[in-house]
Amino acid sequence: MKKYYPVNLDIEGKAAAVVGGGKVAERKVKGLLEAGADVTIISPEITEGLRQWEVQDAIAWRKKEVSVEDLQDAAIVVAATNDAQVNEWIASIIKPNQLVNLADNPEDSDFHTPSIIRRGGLVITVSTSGASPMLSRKITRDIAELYDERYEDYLDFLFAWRERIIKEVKDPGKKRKLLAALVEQDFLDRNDRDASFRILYEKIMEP
Ligand SMILES: C[C@@]1(CC(=O)O)c2cc3[nH]c(cc4nc(cc5[nH]c(cc(n2)[C@H]1CCC(=O)O)[C@@](C)(CC(=O)O)[C@@H]5CCC(=O)O)C(CC(=O)O)=C4CCC(=O)O)c(CCC(=O)O)c3CC(=O)O
Ligand SMILES: NC(=O)C1=CN([C@@H]2O[C@H](COP(=O)(O)OP(=O)(O)OC[C@H]3O[C@@H](n4cnc5c(N)ncnc54)[C@H](O)[C@@H]3O)[C@@H](O)[C@H]2O)C=CC1
Repeated sequence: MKKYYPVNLDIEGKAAAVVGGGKVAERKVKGLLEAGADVTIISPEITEGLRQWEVQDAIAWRKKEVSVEDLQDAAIVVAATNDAQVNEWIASIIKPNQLVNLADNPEDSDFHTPSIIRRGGLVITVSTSGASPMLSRKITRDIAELYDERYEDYLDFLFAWRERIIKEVKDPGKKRKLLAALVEQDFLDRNDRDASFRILYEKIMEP
């Protein structure tokens, strides 16, 4: 099996072309919109969900079969038609600096979309390198119970304090100690997180 390189891409404002307008295209568009991409759908027909986004101006729709010009300016291309030959043709005309995802062909895709859990800034993704998308979904559902909604504002708490520690604490030993103390579980469930961490902070910072 191939080894993939996992990253979290910033695609805000980047052009994404999604070819096909079925349920798979709709799922890929949802993920692209969540990340702020500039999405264009190319398909003679689209689902009701995609149509809603088009009406709201959240995506653009070219009501046609795909051709070369539709893909030229896209940083990311998703080929999600139900015609394997069309998807394969898309892979063959893509430029080396474009990234393509083929909904029916893991081997020839430049990237796969993992199964995702988002808790504010916490993003947990699972991939099976194409072996079993259903297993990815099962695993994220199991993990989702462990890393539940509480993590959303917990992440804000960690982010704010980490920024402050990095800015204010010059002593490397104290900095490490504070950053390690921050992630100790008991802050997750405390209502008085900030107040209790502040006490610890001041104690560690004592000369
Ligand atoms: C390689 C990859 C490329 C990509 O799409 O990026 C790919 C490829 C294919 N999927 C197929 C089928 C299904 N995919 C799903 C669901 C998901 N598929 C997703 C990702 C990926 N799917 C990438 C690998 C990720 C990995 O390895 O983990 C998820 C995780 C994320 C997402 O789609 O964004 C999302 C779950 C999201 C969630 O709920 O968390 C379901 C279930 C359903 O739809 O309910 C089925 C039907 C059941 C079955 O077939 O297993 C087929 C056969 C098509 C056919 O029959 O023709 C192919 C092609 C092939 O395998 O050749
Ligand atoms: N990667 C994944 O997660 C999954 C992938 N699949 C694969 O994804 C593909 C699409 O699945 P669905 O969305 O369920 O299919 P669908 O049949 O609902 O939608 C296909 C869409 O492609 C459009 N289309 C067909 N030819 C076109 C062309 N030449 N140019 C532009 N658009 C064109 C159709 O108008 C339709 O909107 C299938 O090939 C299936 O094998 C299926 C399930 C999950």
